[in-house]
Amino acid sequence: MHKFGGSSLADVGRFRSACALLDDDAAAHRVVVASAMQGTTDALLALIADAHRGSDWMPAWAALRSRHLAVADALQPAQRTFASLHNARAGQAEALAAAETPVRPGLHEALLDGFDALRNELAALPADGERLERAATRIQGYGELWSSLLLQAALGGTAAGWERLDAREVLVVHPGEMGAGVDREQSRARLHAWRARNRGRDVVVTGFIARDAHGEATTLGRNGSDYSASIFADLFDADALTIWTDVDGVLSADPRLVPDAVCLPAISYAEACELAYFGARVLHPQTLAPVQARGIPVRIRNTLRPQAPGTLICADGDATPTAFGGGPVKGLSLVDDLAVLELTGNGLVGVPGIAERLFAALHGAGVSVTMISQGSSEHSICCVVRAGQAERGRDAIRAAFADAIADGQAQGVQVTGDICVLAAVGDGMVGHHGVAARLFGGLAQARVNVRAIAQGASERNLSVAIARADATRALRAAHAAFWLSPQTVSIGLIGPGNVGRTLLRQLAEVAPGLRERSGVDLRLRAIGNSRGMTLDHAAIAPAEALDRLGADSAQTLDLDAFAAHVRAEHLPHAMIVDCSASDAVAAKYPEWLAAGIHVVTPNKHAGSGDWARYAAIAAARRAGGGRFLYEATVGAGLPVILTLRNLLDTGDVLHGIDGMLSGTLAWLFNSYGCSSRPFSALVREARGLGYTEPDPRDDLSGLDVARKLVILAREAGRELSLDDVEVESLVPESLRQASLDEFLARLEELDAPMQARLDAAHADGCRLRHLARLGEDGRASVGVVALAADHACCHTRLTDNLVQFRSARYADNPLVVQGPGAGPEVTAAGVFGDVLAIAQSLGARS
Ligand SMILES: NC(=O)C1=CN([C@@H]2O[C@H](COP(=O)(O)OP(=O)(O)OC[C@H]3O[C@@H](n4cnc5c(N)ncnc54)[C@H](O)[C@@H]3O)[C@@H](O)[C@H]2O)C=CC1
Ligand SMILES: N[C@@H](CC=O)C(=O)O
Repeated sequence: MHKFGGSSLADVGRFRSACALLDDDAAAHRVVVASAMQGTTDALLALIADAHRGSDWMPAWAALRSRHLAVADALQPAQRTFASLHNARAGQAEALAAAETPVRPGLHEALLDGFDALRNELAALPADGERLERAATRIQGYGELWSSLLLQAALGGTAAGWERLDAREVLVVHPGEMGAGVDREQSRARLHAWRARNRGRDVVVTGFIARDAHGEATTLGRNGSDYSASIFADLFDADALTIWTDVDGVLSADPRLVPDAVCLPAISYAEACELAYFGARVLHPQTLAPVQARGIPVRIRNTLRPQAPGTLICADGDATPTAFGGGPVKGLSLVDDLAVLELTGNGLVGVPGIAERLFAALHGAGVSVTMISQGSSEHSICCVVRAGQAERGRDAIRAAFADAIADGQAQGVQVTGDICVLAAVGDGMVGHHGVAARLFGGLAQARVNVRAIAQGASERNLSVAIARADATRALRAAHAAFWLSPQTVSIGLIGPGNVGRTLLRQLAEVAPGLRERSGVDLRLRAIGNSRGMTLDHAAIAPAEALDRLGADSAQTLDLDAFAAHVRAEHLPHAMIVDCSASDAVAAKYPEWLAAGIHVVTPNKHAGSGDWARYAAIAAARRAGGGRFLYEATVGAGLPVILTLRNLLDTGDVLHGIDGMLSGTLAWLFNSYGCSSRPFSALVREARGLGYTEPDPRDDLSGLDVARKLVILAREAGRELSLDDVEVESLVPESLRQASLDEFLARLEELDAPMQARLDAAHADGCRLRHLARLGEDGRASVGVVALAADHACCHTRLTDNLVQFRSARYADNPLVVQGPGAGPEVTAAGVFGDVLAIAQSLGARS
């Protein structure tokens, strides 16, 4: 059994695709239920309305007819076109005679007959009453009559073994308060008789329409074609039902609101019913009862992507949820346009029959109740109803409790409009702890206030009423809470230069395995540099990020827009990794941290810059905003700040810090004098190797080392600023104000003074080293010194930093951290380490 929805029969291309899909089904007998072509039922309703109010409906009628006949023409090109046939019917025999191909007018005749009948019905539409209602019901069903004719023809008609069944011949239904009920026995008997008359192998059936007990045409209600398919699956004793539509299956949430919504491989009938009722519009709520009773499996599939497996709906659903696959929750749904009705009263407590009186009043007023909630105090009882019925409901409750309100026993009925109901649905929720915690945790993180809560004892559905304005945020937060790893981080990278580019490469190599290994799911969604930015709702592959940024010249970097994008509602955490050396970017950290965005950076400006900004960052961290890690600012990938923090956090008292804090200067002085190469050549090489700051004068002037010393001093609780550091610069006065290009062009001016210093040191049997020192007295200084050859700092290699912490515990012999202190690889690794430290701290979930 197959069913094609209107979107799957929208035009001739879709009809052909439907035929191809049916051809792929090797079953001995195929039955296909056809909905009306997309938009047809709406068009018919509009025609009824126009005809009823006396407006001119002919143009719309003609347009609808042309649309159907155009499909017929396209499906049967060998036939006379609609125009010639229509002219022939209009009496222009010569047009018919002029046609060269023989006329096989079955399909076109049937369509034209149908449209003539519709025109006659519209022209004679009764003004009101039962006759109008009956005519309107009849008219609504024309779309399925026409689409089934077209589908049968597209499939090759009776010649190819395809019969067409007008469901009004066999399907007998009666109206009920809960929708159309099927007279199964009569319908089976009528179908049996029909099959005896029609011996074709396969059948096209009209969806949506049926007959009532008096043989009058009726419908199964809006979107009733799914229900038709389910009923006929039962009547034809089908092995399986495939519902073809325009989505991949039943999704975990509305994909228009939740970009990360996933297609559910399998759900149970009960879950499907809950999701259908609560807004997952793939299925009509009533659809499943007939197939569920017979245990017939249903598969939802996409006509546009038939290779996708779709969603299987069966008795057991999918009992094996994958990691972060929603856990026991299968879907989230959102019902919009609701209102909360609340009856409050001191006199309600402990009085039997209050609920009965309230709901009887709503029943009497024809108000449907979506959700019910009452606190155990019994002081108030509330329910959620459709917004359009809220006032009617309130008046009915007021009338029912008029005596209690007059006596002051009930305080009255309050209506709160603009409400949505968000529901988490899943069989596995039964007896599973932590589902509510996850839902409410997600909502709390998104700062969504919950107005009312309901969970039935079946535990299959946990519903919350929330303000409409919070709906999308709430749905995204709830989806993230169930479907994403709690360590999913939306990342924005600023400054893909030497370090940032290397970080991208390291991410590309490592990140894919992280999710499986540890649940850490790093999603690069934004990248920006001084020239522009690229933002993507999906993750940007790190290996492609630079090309994407290069190709995306349209957007200049807007740090606010960048941060807003990174802080996506549908992802649990956000982080900005700043690999620039920009003070303007660092100026944004307090704001970002306060907004809950984590910041990781090797940029030293925030840690060593303006004290007020540093204090604002510290305040935002303390206030529980985002986390701020900047380990790579000192010693690149070495654990320098971490070591200092560990000393202090465990109660040690810092006496002082000294050592080599510049990788560039370490490399320069390790290399200088070992060959005849002048100092300037070595500086150029260090820059080429990515050791120096973007402007090497920051290294040579001692500013970079001073920054590091300030960062360490501040970590140790000292209010030190750059101005407090005594700095000896290696940059001659004449080059300090020059442009970077001019400075690089005149680098040789450094050579003579440096050679003189080197010669003097060597003459004393010493080596030149660049040292930083923070004394117990708070004095801070950086500069080049001549050290005896056996000094520890003279036994370093390449870019080695050597940091000595002298403390109460390490008084006699300092704690030493030593190793490479510059270069893109080790610095990016230090940054990556901070990113992981934050992501891993975000907490695993049961
Ligand atoms: N290279 C190294 O060994 C180490 C570097 N660092 C720090 O890492 C940072 C990056 O260093 P490198 O990658 O070597 O520098 P780089 O000059 O190669 O890269 C800097 C990047 O920042 C971007 N940028 C500059 N100004 C910007 C702005 N206003 N807004 C947005 N983007 C901007 C540039 O377009 C470039 O992509 C610096 O803060 C540096 O102090 C820290 C430790 C070691
Ligand atoms: N230019 C810096 C890089 C690390 O901070 C250095 O050489 O140490």
